[in-house]
Amino acid sequence: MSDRPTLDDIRRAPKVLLHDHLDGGVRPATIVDLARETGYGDLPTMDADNLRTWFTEASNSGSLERYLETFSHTVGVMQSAEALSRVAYECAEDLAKDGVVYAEVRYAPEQHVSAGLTLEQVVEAVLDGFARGRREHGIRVGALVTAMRHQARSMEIAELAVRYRDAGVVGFDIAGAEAGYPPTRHLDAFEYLQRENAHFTIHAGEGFGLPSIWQAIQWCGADRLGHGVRIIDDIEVDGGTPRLGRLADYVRDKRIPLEMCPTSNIQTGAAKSIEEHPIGLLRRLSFRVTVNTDNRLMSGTTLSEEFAKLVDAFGYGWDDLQWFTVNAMKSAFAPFTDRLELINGVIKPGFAQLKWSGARPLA
Ligand SMILES: O=c1[nH]cnc2c1ncn2[C@@H]1O[C@H](CO)[C@@H](O)[C@H]1O
Ligand SMILES: [Zn+2]
Repeated sequence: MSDRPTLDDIRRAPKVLLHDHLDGGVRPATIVDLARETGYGDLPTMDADNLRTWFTEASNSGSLERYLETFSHTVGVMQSAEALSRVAYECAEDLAKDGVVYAEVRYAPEQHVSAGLTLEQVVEAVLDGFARGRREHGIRVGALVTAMRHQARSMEIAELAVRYRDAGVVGFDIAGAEAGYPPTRHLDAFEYLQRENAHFTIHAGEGFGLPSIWQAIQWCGADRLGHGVRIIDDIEVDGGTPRLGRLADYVRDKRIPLEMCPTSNIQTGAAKSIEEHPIGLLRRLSFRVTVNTDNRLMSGTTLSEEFAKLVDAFGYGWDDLQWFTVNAMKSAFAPFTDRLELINGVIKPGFAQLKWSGARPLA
């Protein structure tokens, strides 16, 4: 059996993606097209290839705040229903071509109303694009609506999540600069969602450390953590057996899913390199780790490429990749029966086939 998956093999594996930003994965050619159509004049270049390079280079600053600056260009061209539907459809298509079978894709509706759309029109346009993606490519994409943590619209966005929960919005999130904007700033929104039995994840432990993770879980009641890499600060690794502090213990005991995004973390300075990324230790300690892309455009990546980098850095084999994938499916906000159906009917058989098709005859 071949136990060193290649990038090509990984592309064929049925994968699950929980943390991917719609405005962080727009095709460069589409950004140029939309800029022309809408008269958006601020792009650094109108050449799609150069634009692709510009985004990845501009995102390598080592600071989350600087990393977030490039989003003004993608958000800038996503201000009409047509543009939003197109970007959502292309996102579903690109993920399907990468072998993703289930995805949760997030974006902040409040950032797409500057040309006059209502929040509802924004949500409906994106759902239309995802629905077309499912019809044409079979991929299931649920939307997560994000509130920007430095703004004050989280309650409205939480209400939007509840209003559209049966139409394809599977949950809620907060994103944006983390330092100075703790999760508790939006406590009313999280308490409302809990009363409504709704699901949410919180970007925490990326640009700021343990207090942010602690608030996200113990004050706000997050179902999952966006990134959560800094939970490593509560694990002592000097010498022999790693020692977990109370928060790290809690996260592991409660099986709180960590939506890890290795390449993005290196760009924002949350991790030094893939080899030193906390995912290696957290996987060994059996935290509920999942692997994600965050922003495919800014990070110049795909889910398969994130996995391939981890294979190179940590020597992971098919069993590890399947473990990450099943973790992700278990942690999804889709209904339990859908999750089971995908794990037993799609993921396990798909990985089994790949494991065995790599089998070589004994010499
Ligand atoms: O890694 C991240 N950390 C925090 N915020 C982010 C990250 N990636 C993207 N966004 C923010 O989320 C908004 C909605 O999708 C984006 O516009 C960006 O500002
Ligand atoms: Zn993110």
